Amino acid sequence: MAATPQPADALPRTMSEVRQRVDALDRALVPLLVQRAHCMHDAARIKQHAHEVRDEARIEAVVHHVRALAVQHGGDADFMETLYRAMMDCFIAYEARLFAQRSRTATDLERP
Ligand SMILES: O=C(O)C(=O)C[C@]1(C(=O)O)C=C[C@@H](O)C=C1
Repeated sequence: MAATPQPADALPRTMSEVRQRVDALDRALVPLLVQRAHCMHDAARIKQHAHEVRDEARIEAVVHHVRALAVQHGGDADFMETLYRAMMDCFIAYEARLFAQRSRTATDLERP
C-alpha cells in the first residue's frame, strides 16, 4: 500500500506491471510474516494455559493500533481491521497448534 497516491505518469498501465509490484511487495511482506509467526512460537512457549492463546483484549489493542497505522500510511482503516482480524485468526490457530504440541511433548519449543 503506497503512502501517497502515485503520480498519473507512474501508474501501472498493464496487469503485468501491477503483478510485478504485488510480487515485489510480497517479497518484502513474507519475511515479516515469518518473523511474526516466530513470535507465536515464543508466545506458545511462554503462555501457561490453552485458554490464554486467544486473548480478546490484546486482539482489540492490535486492531486499534493497525487501524491508526493504516490511516497514517494513507490506507483504509476498515480494510486493515478486516485483514488483521482474519490474519490474527490464522496466527491464533498456528499458536494453538504449537501450544498443543508443547503440551503433548512437555518440552519447550525452540524457535525454528
Ligand atoms: O499477544 C499475544 O498474546 C499473542 O499471542 C499474539 C497474537 C497476535 O497475533 O498478535 C495472537 C494471539 C492472541 O490472541 C493475541 C495476539
